[in-house]
Amino acid sequence: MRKMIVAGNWKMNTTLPEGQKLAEELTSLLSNYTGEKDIIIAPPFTHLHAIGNVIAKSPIHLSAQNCASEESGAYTGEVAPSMIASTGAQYVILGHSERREYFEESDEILLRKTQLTLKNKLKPIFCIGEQLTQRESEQHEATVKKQLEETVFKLSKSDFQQIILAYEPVWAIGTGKVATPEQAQEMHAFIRKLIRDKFDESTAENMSILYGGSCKPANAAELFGQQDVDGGLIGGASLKADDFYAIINA
Ligand SMILES: O=C(CO)COP(=O)(O)O
Repeated sequence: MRKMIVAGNWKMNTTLPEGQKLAEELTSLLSNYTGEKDIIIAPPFTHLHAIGNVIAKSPIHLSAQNCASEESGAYTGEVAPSMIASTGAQYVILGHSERREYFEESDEILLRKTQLTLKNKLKPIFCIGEQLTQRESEQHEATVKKQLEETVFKLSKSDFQQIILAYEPVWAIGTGKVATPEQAQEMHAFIRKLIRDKFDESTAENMSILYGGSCKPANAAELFGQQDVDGGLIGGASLKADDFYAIINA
């Protein structure tokens, strides 16, 4: 059975004290959590170690938002997967549309980061999704297919089975314009079919595919209720403990 997962991508928000406070609030809300969903938060790099301590006895797991494409050495300002792993984090978000767009991360770089992440026993949360113009010109399926083929479909089956996928239509990120549950379901089912065709039935059935883009307490239950939607990657609403908690319980 595949896992339901709710992951909070804090992006470039919160100072360290603010982040610690948010993690404390969340830990306290989740003190009696008995739900089935895996819960992940992805604070900025600078907060990972300290927040790891805050959530140590909670059901919350820790993720980074990015990593370097090299193991170590003269790469000023970069953070290696081994460093992330040493903070106690277990996941790394890769391929987010903001990284692809603003930092020009190519599929080639993303595949490299994915492989290094896996080598360091971290799980990639790998993002894919089309832009508005691509959806309007009916290229959304072709776009997502190509993103998969150029990156994680090049992994071995056993490596691919370690990842989590997140479908994030770029037009829904931070815009308040959420995909309808039908649009999300259609794309998630399409992605699962591609996995089935590339690998096999059980790999497809066991893959958690998260939805991301303007997911809020008000729309989470309906999105998560779709057959092929296995939880969410939450941006803005993960910065408020109450909202994130409500999404976890959706
Ligand atoms: O990009 C996202 C998560 O990675 C989604 O962001 P919002 O939830 O703010 O739209």
